[in-house]
Amino acid sequence: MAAAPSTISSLDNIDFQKLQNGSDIRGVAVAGVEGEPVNLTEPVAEAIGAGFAAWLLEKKKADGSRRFRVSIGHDSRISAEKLQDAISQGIAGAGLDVIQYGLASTPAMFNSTLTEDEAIFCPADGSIMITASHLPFNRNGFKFFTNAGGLGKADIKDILGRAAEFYKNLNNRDDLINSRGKGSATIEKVDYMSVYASDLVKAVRKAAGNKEKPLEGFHIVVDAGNGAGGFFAAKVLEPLGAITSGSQFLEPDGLFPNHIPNPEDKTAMKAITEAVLQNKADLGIIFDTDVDRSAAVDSNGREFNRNRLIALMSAIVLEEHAGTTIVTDSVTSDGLTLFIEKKLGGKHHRFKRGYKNVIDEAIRLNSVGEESHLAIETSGHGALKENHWLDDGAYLMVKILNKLASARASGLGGGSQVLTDLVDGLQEPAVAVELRLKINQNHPDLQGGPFRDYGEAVLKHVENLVASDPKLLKAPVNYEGVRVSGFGGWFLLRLSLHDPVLPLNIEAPSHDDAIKLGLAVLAAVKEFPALDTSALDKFVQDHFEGSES
Ligand SMILES: O=P(O)(O)OC[C@H]1O[C@H](O)[C@H](O)[C@@H](O)[C@@H]1O
Repeated sequence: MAAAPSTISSLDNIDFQKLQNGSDIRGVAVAGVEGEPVNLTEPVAEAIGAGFAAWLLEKKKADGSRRFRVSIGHDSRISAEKLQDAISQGIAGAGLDVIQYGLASTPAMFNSTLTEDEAIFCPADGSIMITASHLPFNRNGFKFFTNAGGLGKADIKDILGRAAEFYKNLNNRDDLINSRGKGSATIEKVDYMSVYASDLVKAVRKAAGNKEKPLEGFHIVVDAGNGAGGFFAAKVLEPLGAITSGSQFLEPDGLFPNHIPNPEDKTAMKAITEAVLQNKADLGIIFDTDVDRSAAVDSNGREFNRNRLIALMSAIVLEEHAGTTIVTDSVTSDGLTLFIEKKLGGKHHRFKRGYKNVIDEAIRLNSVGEESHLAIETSGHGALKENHWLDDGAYLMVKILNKLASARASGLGGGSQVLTDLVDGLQEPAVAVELRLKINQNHPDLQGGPFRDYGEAVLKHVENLVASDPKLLKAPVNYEGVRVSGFGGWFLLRLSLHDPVLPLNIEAPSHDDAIKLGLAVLAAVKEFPALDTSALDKFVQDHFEGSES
């Protein structure tokens, strides 16, 4: 495939390190949104491709038997194809073969580094997913994989450093064009999603004792939010015998005209819940844009997301592996711990926020002799040991489908009742909120220092004040921020993984108790003028106004 030189725009000055977002790369790829200049141009993507190729060649020593190959896929964003072509050029320019999958899911990309099938050029030595998850339409980004899993922060920094060098050496458009087409690397196209989907189908059939259509008679609606998850209805559920009528927003549309594809979004959850109820379906399934996150809804419209999804997955995994440790993110509820430890007989290891953090922690626990089979976040990210610790929203749903199928096989009716029964006994708080308190980075109180230092100082101060308040109790074991019990509930104040923000989670048995916790935080942070507490002020205020009326 020849490059199209006309796609090259001028080489703007770009701060490559600013494109790092934890273990991903993210930027603005589409012009037109005020205050959001484009920094993910095609030359930048090409440079990142070259950076990844150089990183891969150095880290994964080639054995000389064949050229390295990199698979590339994307979600439904409108900038996807031009970025796919540009990053492909960067990789092919470095002499590596490229296999383009087109519309794909993030877990499928990782999977392509594990699949063994030369006919479709697998396994890939490296893989790239072009996505910005649930972010607005003008953003885009890259996630990278090898067969060892997703790349971490240090690797991304390294790749961006190499990309910046490559970019700097391109003095003009001609250099960029001349850098292309060297060597005999190829760019091929493969329909890998069909392979990945058929693996999911096989997994359900196998769990159902090799039954061809173990979901026959079930009505399951899918909401893909116009992201990349639409394949799940036609390529997974229907071959397994399920009826999928009433499924919605399956066609890819990078402007996301219906709702944000994000199981954490209330409007999105309302959309799938209504679809289940209107269609009298047994189950609803919803994915985020790139299908590494998911949630479900039972036939009564009860959501399996956040703590309820973790409870359900824990129940399924603990039936298979009694006593195992469930690793979760930090914002999980006290009720979830009780459920996992008292009802299910497992161990709850509440770790940090961030899907890569929980997965890496579960892998670490296994390496030091503590058995863990599930790492899962309230955000809907989840990975199982049996599935190579692949962070895969579709595979989480496969585990749920297995449960439905086996209930049917053993003669139990009642649609999704078997799932609802599994989370019976999970205590849920009357109030659960997340308020995001921004740190104003230009405020003189930061004295020009980094916002992280300021955030850490706030957390230390809150921790000290809590120690002197008899009504509050600091969590004895905690890995992130300050988690405090009091008034029958708890709060967690921590630094965001990415933003100059201190997210505050509060859960309590009543509004009054939640307000008491909120007021305790407000009192503790009042000496930090660069912290914007307006979200918390409003939460407290709304309550007082509500109780006056
Ligand atoms: O720290 P926060 O700003 O709340 O963001 C935390 C979240 O960031 C991203 O969305 C990651 O994909 C999640 O795994 C993580 O939980």
